[in-house]
Amino acid sequence: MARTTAPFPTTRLRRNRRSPALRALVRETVLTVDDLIWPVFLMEGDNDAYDVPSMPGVQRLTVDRVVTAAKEAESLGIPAICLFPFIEQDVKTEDCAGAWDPDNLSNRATKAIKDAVPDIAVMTDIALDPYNINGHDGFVVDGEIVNDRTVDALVKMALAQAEAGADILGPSDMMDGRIGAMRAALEAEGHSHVSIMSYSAKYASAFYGPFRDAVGASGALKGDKKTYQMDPGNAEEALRLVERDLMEGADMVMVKPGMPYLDICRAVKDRFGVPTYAYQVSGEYAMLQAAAQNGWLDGEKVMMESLAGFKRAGLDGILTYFAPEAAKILNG
Ligand SMILES: NCc1[nH]cc(CCC(=O)O)c1CC(=O)O
Repeated sequence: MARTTAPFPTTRLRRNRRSPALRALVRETVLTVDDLIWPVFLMEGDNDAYDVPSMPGVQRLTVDRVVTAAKEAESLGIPAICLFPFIEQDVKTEDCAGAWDPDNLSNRATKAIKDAVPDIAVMTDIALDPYNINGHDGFVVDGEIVNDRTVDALVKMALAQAEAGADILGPSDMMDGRIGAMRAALEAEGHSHVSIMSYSAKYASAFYGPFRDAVGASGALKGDKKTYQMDPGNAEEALRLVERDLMEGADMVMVKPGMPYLDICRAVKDRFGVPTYAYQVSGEYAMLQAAAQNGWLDGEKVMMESLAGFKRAGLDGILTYFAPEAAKILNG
């Protein structure tokens, strides 16, 4: 693109910033409710909710309450809701069998939402960590997180979620080969219409701390996830992972976390031009909320500015715990 900026004072770039009307005319990117995916936490029980202490404003919800939340999301125009189950420590196992149980909490919530609010898209999470006594996304054998056996289990999990009615499957496990294995199984089992949004470039990040509290994985996790999640120093590798997942059948790709990795978001979108999303993760949410609660930042303004940043970076959408609050503001 040729840049034609004449010297001062012929060009005064402030001219276009002079009024709200002029700023609106020249704005390059805008956030809309269509860009929002709302992650929610599930728990067992009836008509109950539990405040997640490290995520002010976020609650774990029982299935009936999540149906109400989905109705609210739909009425706000939010296109998708993403489910994460909280599993009690004493029902976690080493074989993670709960993960592919057709009647597990996540699958029951998917069915209930699709029955009551069929038009909202339901996204699910594929990884073993909520069910794993070791807190890892894969099976642990002799201290190692094994890949191929984990992929077999993730495929079973994917099929159970597709059967329950999930619209978008979100593999967040970072095992190798899982997208191709899931895509083949979905095709073979009559779920060819189900989308996969791969957590392709998922970094081994300290920003996931509050999420692990929310799903009850903090106490369970032994060690860290560095042998499968990405090293924060790497960018080229992110592009290789995205390319690999697209070749294996991912319909959409994700970068995670969001704000510290906007360079990766931009690079992925520029290189591949496919539907690309970021996850503004629990720690990003927690730090903005904590500063707002202390009166150190204007919570509403930093929320909207942080979300606008994802659009400017080229993204098609954002998974954010702010979704309902942001939607209310966007809807005026
Ligand atoms: N597979 C688990 C998973 N899926 C989404 C998140 C993090 C989301 C957040 O922090 O908001 C994590 C945590 C992790 O990898 O430990």
